[in-house]
Amino acid sequence: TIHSQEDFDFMRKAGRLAAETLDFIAPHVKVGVTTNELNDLCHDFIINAGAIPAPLNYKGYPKSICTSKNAVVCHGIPDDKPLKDGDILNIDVTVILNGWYGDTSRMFWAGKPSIKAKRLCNATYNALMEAIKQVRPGNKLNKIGLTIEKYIEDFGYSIVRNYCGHGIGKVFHAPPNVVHFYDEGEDLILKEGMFFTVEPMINAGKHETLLSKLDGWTVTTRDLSLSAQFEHTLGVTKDGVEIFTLSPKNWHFPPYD
Ligand SMILES: CCc1ccsc1-c1ccc(O)c(O)c1
Ligand SMILES: [Mn+2]
Ligand SMILES: [Mn+2]
Ligand SMILES: [Mn+2]
Repeated sequence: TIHSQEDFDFMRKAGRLAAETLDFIAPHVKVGVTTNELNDLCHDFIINAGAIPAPLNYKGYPKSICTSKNAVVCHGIPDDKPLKDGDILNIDVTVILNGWYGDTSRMFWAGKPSIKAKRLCNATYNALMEAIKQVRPGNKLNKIGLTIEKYIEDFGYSIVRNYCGHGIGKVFHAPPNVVHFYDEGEDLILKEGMFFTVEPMINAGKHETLLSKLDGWTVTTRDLSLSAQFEHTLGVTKDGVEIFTLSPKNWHFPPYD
C-alpha cells in the first residue's frame, strides 16, 4: 500500500502513543516486578489513551504486550515470575489508535546486566538505527538486511531468520516481509508512502530458534544464548524516512543510570 500525507498523520499519532507507552513503563522495570504487572500497567495506559492493545486476542495471544526475557527471542507471554538482577527484557507494544497501528519494542534491564548482555543490546540498537538510515525512495528493501549483517558480523552475533519486520498501517501485518539478513533475491524498491517495521532479533550465539510446545508462543534461542530486539515503525518519505515510534521524551539507549 502507498499511503497519503493524511495517513502519515494518523501513523504519527499511533506511533507516538506506542513510544509513550514504552517511556511510561521504563521506570517500572526493576528487580522484583513481574511481567504480568508490566502488562497490566501498559494495558491500562493504552486503554486510558483511548486506544486498543493489538496483541490481545490477536491469533489467540492472551496478553496485551509481549515480554521476552534473556534467551527468549520474541513473543514471550507476561507471567508471574519476578524479574531477577541482570535480566534483560524486550517489551513489545502495538497500539491501535483510530484504526491505525503503531508497533515498537525496546530492551530494558533489571538491576545490573552483564557486560556481554549490554554489548548485545547496544549492538542490536545500533544495527536497527543504521538500517533505518538506509531507508529512502529508490533504495532496495534488502539494503536493510545487508546493513544489519554488516554491522553485527564483527561481534560474532547471529541474525534470527524466521521472524521478520512487516508492512503495517490499518492492519497489523501486511507485505512486505522485512527480513533482517541480506536476501539477494528481494528486489523490492522502496517508494514514498510505504509503512513498515524493522525489528531485528540478534542472538549472542547461533541463529536457530525453538517455538514453545508448552504455550505455542514463546520463541527461544536453540542454544539458550541471549537474544535482543529493538523495533520501530517507519514511513518512507520523499527524501528519506520518518520514524513514527521515536520517543517524544528524552529516552535514549543505553539508559544512563
Ligand atoms: C503478540 C502479538 C503477536 C502474535 C502473533 S505474532 C505477534 C507479534 C508480536 C510482536 C510484533 O512486533 C509483531 O509484529 C507481531
Ligand atoms: Mn512489535
Ligand atoms: Mn512488529
Ligand atoms: Mn530476549
